[in-house]
Amino acid sequence: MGVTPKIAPSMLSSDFANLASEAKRMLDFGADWLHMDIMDGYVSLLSWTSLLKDFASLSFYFFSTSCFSHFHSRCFRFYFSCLSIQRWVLIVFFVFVLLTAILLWRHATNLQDTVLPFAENWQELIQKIKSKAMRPGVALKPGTPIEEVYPLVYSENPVEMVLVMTVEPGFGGQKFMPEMVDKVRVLRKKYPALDIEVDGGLGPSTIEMAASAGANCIVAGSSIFGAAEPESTKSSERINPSLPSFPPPTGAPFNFGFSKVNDVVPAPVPILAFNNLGATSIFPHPPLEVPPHGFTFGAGQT
Ligand SMILES: O=C(CO)[C@H](O)[C@H](O)COP(=O)(O)O
Repeated sequence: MGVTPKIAPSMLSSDFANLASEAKRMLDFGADWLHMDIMDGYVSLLSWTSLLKDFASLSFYFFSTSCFSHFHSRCFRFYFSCLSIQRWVLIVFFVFVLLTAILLWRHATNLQDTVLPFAENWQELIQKIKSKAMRPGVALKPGTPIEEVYPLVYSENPVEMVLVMTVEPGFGGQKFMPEMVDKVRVLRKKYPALDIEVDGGLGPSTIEMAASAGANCIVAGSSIFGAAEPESTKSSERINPSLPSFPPPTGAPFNFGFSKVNDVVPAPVPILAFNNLGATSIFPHPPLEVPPHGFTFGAGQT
């Protein structure tokens, strides 16, 4: 079955020092959504976030996303890879008021006892997400059988999207797991109208495989952000893998006044050679007008 997938660049692979301009660049390129991972290091593979656990997710990545709040909120999808997502629902709601986000959480069968509390009250959780004008979804880790998601899709209060992880969650740049495509195929056959997303290792050589199996949402990190000229993310231009290229970004990207190595238009403030004797301060200031004083160094007797 041919589907035209939506593309969601994974901001995990973006330049964190320029999150706002990276997000704008992707939206300008025609991205349908922006994919935001919030990881607590329990559900995902051990990665740098696991070292700082919840605090890293909360303090760094999550709040840095507040710089996106001037974009249209409908483009955001938050992807929680955390044990307890209940507590995040309200936070997302208040940080992005009137947001139409999709909340996804990863289904972690390998954590047994610790995950059980939230696995048991998933209906309540779906209700809570919907009551905050957001759309709930669920993600399957590679080791989770597809059958486990059926009760969540076929229920009175169903999830609205299933994300099939095509790598072990944790970090970008991993190799696509082709065996996960079967999950997509089975799911699409069973639920023709369901939003089915794939995430991990997606790029020009793998998108077609996932899309032809029935995935209609593609998350891609390194293949988009790592490209010299990110490929088109416009749905209408994405029917087959021979994707047209975008022109390079025009104009100066947002920055704090400093050029980046590949900037087409240099930023107004040149990068200074700080290790040169003659280097001046990066903070321009008028010459100090301090009259000369005489100083006596050392302790004197009084
Ligand atoms: O969920 C993720 C990591 O857990 C990322 O969104 C995903 O890996 C995308 O990165 P890439 O396209 O580079 O594989």
